[in-house]
Amino acid sequence: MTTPPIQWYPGHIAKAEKALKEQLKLVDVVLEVRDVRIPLATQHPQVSQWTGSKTRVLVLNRMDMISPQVQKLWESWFVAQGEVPYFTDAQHGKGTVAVVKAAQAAGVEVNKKRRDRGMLPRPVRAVVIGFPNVGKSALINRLLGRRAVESAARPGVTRQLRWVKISDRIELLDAPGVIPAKLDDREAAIKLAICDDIGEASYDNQLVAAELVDLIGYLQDTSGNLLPRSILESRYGLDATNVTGEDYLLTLANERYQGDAERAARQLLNDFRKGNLGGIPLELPPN
Ligand SMILES: Nc1nc2c(ncn2[C@@H]2O[C@H](COP(=O)(O)OP(=O)(O)OP(=O)(O)O)[C@@H](O)[C@H]2O)c(=O)[nH]1
Repeated sequence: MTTPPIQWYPGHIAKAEKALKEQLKLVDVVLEVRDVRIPLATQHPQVSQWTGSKTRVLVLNRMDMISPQVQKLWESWFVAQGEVPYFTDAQHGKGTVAVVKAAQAAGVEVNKKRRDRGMLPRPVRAVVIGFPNVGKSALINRLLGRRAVESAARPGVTRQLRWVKISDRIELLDAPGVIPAKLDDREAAIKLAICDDIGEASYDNQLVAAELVDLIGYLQDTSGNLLPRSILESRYGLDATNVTGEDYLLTLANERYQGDAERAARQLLNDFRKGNLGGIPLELPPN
């Protein structure tokens, strides 16, 4: 039996799920953030069950890390699935106004129901959730901007949760809800590790970097052509055609890092994560 590529520290999943479910109980609207380089691998199969009938706003973050063509493909695909995706670059504050508007629109419905029950209107309550490192905190900071005002603390079950006002119409939980990664799907787990969207899990850098090289060979660009491995050649000066990811990593280690495969792996992963290899999506919409 092969060792699983990614391992969680014991107890992590149950703890993260419990905290997330407590946060979800308190809100009307859920802003679910995914990494646009891997919108499917950063989807948790149970999120829709956990959010129930609450409004979910789907945010695909890191739009600066894919091309506009790929963004269009994803947009059409999600719309065909009946979902409206909101693309953001939380690092630079792009696309966030539309996210606020979508959350506010949900508030109209919430207050209509309250009025029907003879209750006074109140600001809609929202929480930002998503896998580790997808940009939840950056999004929260962007949503708050300079208008951040602390409002009343309401007790959560395990700790005091603070609410901050985005506008007169929306309050946001100041702590994002972390979705524990599903790791039973090996391919998704590898992509999460490549993008560093994996939180406290441990993984083998060399295995993950070798998979990245292989993946770059398999991926198709928007016109159906394979993504050229020349992306790697232009970065490292080493021909990547007709070699396995593992062999490429070893060659890179020998040529550049005195045979240190761990350093070569870290370099490759860092370059991908920083966008030094260009805007490479690791997933495209399924046909
Ligand atoms: N290029 C780019 N970087 C981003 C974007 N959003 C966030 N980042 C960066 O990604 C890293 C992680 O962002 P965070 O906002 O801390 O992510 P998080 O989901 O809150 O992470 P956890 O606290 O680990 O769950 C930070 O270095 C951010 O600056 C984006 O849209 N584009």
